[in-house]
Amino acid sequence: MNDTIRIVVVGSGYVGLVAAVCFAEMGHSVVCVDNDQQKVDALRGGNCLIHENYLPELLERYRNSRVRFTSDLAEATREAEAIFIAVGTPQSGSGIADLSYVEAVASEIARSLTTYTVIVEKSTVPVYTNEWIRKVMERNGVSQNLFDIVSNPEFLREGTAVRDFLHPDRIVVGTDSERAAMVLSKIYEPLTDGSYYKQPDAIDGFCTSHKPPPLLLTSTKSAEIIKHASNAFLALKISFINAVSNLCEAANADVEQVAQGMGMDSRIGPRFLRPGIGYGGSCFPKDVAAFRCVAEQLGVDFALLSEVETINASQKTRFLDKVRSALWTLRGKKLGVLGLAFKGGTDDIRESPAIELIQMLITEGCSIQAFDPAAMARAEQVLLSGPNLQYMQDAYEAAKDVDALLILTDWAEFSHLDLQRINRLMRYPIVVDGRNLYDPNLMLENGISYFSVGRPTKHHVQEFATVGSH
Ligand SMILES: NC(=O)C1=CN([C@@H]2O[C@H](COP(=O)(O)OP(=O)(O)OC[C@H]3O[C@@H](n4cnc5c(N)ncnc54)[C@H](O)[C@@H]3O)[C@@H](O)[C@H]2O)C=CC1
Ligand SMILES: O=C(O)[C@H]1O[C@H](OP(=O)(O)OP(=O)(O)OC[C@H]2O[C@@H](n3ccc(=O)[nH]c3=O)[C@H](O)[C@@H]2O)[C@H](O)[C@@H](O)[C@@H]1O
Repeated sequence: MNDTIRIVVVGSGYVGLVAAVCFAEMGHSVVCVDNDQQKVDALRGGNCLIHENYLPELLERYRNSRVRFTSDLAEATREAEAIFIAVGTPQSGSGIADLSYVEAVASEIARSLTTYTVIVEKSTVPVYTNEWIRKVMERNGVSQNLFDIVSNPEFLREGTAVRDFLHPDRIVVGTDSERAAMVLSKIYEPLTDGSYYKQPDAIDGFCTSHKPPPLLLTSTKSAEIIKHASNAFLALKISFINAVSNLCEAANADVEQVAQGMGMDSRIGPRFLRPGIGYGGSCFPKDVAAFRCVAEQLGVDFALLSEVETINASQKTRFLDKVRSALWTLRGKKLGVLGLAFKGGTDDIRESPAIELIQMLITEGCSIQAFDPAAMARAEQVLLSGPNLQYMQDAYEAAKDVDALLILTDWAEFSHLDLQRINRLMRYPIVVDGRNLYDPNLMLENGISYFSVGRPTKHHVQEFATVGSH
């Protein structure tokens, strides 16, 4: 039987909420704190507010037992053995991470600490943040032996967040204190000793061959850098394959074959080599920018990161050019758009390339019929519906009477549409796919002129000639 630790998680956004219910699932007693009272009320009522597999079930299982929601951080702090700070660290104008939310939480913790507590950075923060938190504690008169600071970065992905949290590739614990390392080891023990996976109702625990994740102990600063470097490296991989896809287009080669061939090398690996319209989301863009700023501040030339950002931005304009060249001109065109979320499986539209492209297309004079399986409610708060933008009930309604259909998010359900039906519904059977969800030959067989990313153009040349007579 593993020890139960009293944990406080500050922030009930994607990471905070997932961490809270997963810690409960691991047997701990959790208080989840948010200063947004509406969120706290919704969570208490069992409404988890975000689209995430397993989250509703876990929230329902624990919200009246092992997880409590409150807006009172001071009261929660007094009971805690470990406090995980999981508030936002957004990008400020210059690219630097805005740490004001972290600072506000640290100050509030400092005013309430009465017994030894481990303060854990779960938010993604720049190197040296641990030292700033320590300074906040000291300035508020907190004795050094009342706290330790740990960096325990989170590597979950939206859409698979619960599974990622409970089945991580590794758990990184960065601290310069043995006592704090011991507390973190106890917290993660159900995963690292494999006992969680043997429970009959464990999430994806059926896989008996599952190897428990290693816990990597590092210095605090190394752990802070591990998180930024990991996200930047993944973004680099995406920008790299996007640059290769441009080269493939120029050479009339197939980037899917190239990525497959590269990915078979175990040193490269197949993941994060999907070309498209550029990475988005609340993390890669801001974390690459923040890491670039960290390098600048430390006097290190890391121009590679700027290049990753440049390629990413140009991938969207290249896609816009692709739509333009498929349609000749854009003004007055009616376009169907499949996907608003920054990737499939989530309702998150933060820094979504799909949203940016829709804005660009509306500026160019297009009108849009958009559909997303989960992100429409959030999108409507940013892009108001009006004469240039309508939200539709499903993919087929979005395709009705349009000059072209654009695929902007890699939702699984967009990859097996009834193509005959789509063809009949559209004014012109043109699909511009920013996610390479289809085999070009299948589109050809269904009479659709198909444009995708980094693949040979022979598949649409013949069809294009017949478009006008459709
Ligand atoms: N979203 C993701 O997939 C991942 C995010 N991260 C990192 O985790 C951190 C949090 O990200 P998200 O969960 O996406 O952010 P979020 O914006 O969804 O949630 C942050 C929450 O903190 C609350 N909050 C802000 N100030 C507070 C305060 N003083 N007291 C109590 N609550 C407060 C907000 O009301 C909000 O509910 C960021 O640093 C992010 O880079 C890391 C891994 C994955
Ligand atoms: O720090 C974070 O917040 C998280 O950021 C990413 O997770 P997430 O943003 O949820 O989503 P990803 O699956 O990484 O996708 C990010 C973006 O890259 C795009 N992408 C991803 C993979 C790929 O091969 N090609 C590609 O264009 C996606 O469409 C999406 O726009 C990382 O994968 C997580 O490990 C990390 O914890």
